[in-house]
Amino acid sequence: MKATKIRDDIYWVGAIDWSVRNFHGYETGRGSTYNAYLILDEKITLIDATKKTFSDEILSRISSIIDPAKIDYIVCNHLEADHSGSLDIIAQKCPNATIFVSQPNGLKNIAKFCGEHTYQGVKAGDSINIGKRTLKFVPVPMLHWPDSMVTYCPEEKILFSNDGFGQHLATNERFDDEVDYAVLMHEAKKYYANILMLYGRQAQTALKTVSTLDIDMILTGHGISWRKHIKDILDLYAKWSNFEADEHKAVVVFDSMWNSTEIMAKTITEAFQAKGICAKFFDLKTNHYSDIMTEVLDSKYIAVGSPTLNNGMMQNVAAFLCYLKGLVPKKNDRQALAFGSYGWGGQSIALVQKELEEAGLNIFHDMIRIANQPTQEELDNIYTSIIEKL
Ligand SMILES: Cc1cc2nc3c(=O)[nH]c(=O)nc-3n(C[C@H](O)[C@H](O)[C@H](O)COP(=O)(O)O)c2cc1C
Repeated sequence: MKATKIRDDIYWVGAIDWSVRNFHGYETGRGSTYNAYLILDEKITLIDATKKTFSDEILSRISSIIDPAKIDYIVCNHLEADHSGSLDIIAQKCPNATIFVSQPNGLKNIAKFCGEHTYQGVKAGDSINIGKRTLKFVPVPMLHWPDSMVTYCPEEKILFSNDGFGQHLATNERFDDEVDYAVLMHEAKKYYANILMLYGRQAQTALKTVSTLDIDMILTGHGISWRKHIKDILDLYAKWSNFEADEHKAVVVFDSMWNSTEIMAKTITEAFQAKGICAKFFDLKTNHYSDIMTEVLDSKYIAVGSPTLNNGMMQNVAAFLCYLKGLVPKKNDRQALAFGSYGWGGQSIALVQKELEEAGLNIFHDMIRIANQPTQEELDNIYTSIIEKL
């Protein structure tokens, strides 16, 4: 397999995972890539690696340019299996290479990935000279692990951003001006929503540092890299990390056994629409929660419905709320509503509301509970009552 030239003496040597559809619960409908970069300078440097199952692919791309044994330095921006899984196999090919990781968190864990090897911990402000180029290390803790850092090369004006600004998108193209802009931006948003949403404060700190750098290219750890739309993605990260909501967007999420909760969901959606709020309708039987989170990211309103099943809520709704609670920043101005149908006890609706409150969302309307199939009069009441509250 061949390397892709990025610039003179800088190559993409990563791997394309066309078939991956699940990334720790995040549904990756368009696959992904694990991006790694090789810089040919006085010190031959590899930046990041791939999942272990792609060890052959990265080694073969490196070998299309140089003998891997010639690698002097390896920069490991983040110790997660998708970027570092192949490190031990690569390190065996270049036993004299020094591996640079963040200090203290990268250094603490690197041996678990690579065993015995030469490691050097780096902190904020540290840099290494690799010949004509310098590599400066910028820690970005909790974006999205404690060890995460990015690496900046001032001579090339390149930021190696690892998980920041990435997307799960498998393509043979490497840059933002080579792919469909709408697809790219959708996947960038989905990635931010599902991986970084809860770390908005840390993202804002990182963005402040990044804004001081002169950048021509952002070479990401996943998917497409940025050279044309850098300002667009930086502006969007600024907005997303501030957890800014669009007052004209809502999501209505539910599961339903016999359609009663579904009919309520449709009525609630229509009430939003009547107030000029674009409401997206998500049946959890047919929509993955990682897609729903993409819409939650910038929606002011979220309505969640579940019928009562065995004294509780439906299992899909519980899974969604668990995911939502983990990702949504605890302090936020989002407005929420719980609803659902029941047969006798009707416990599910209060349980949904409790989860929404624990997620830090504000309840803008009393929970809506309907026994059995809703009548037209009950649906009309729901419609009118929601409109009054919006
Ligand atoms: C397997 C099963 C278990 C149920 N358990 C409860 C329950 O514990 N408490 C309750 O109030 N209703 C229970 N129900 C009744 C449903 O909540 C009720 O039929 C409701 O209207 C279904 O709403 P849906 O049409 O949105 O699925 C149960 C229904 C089924 C099929």
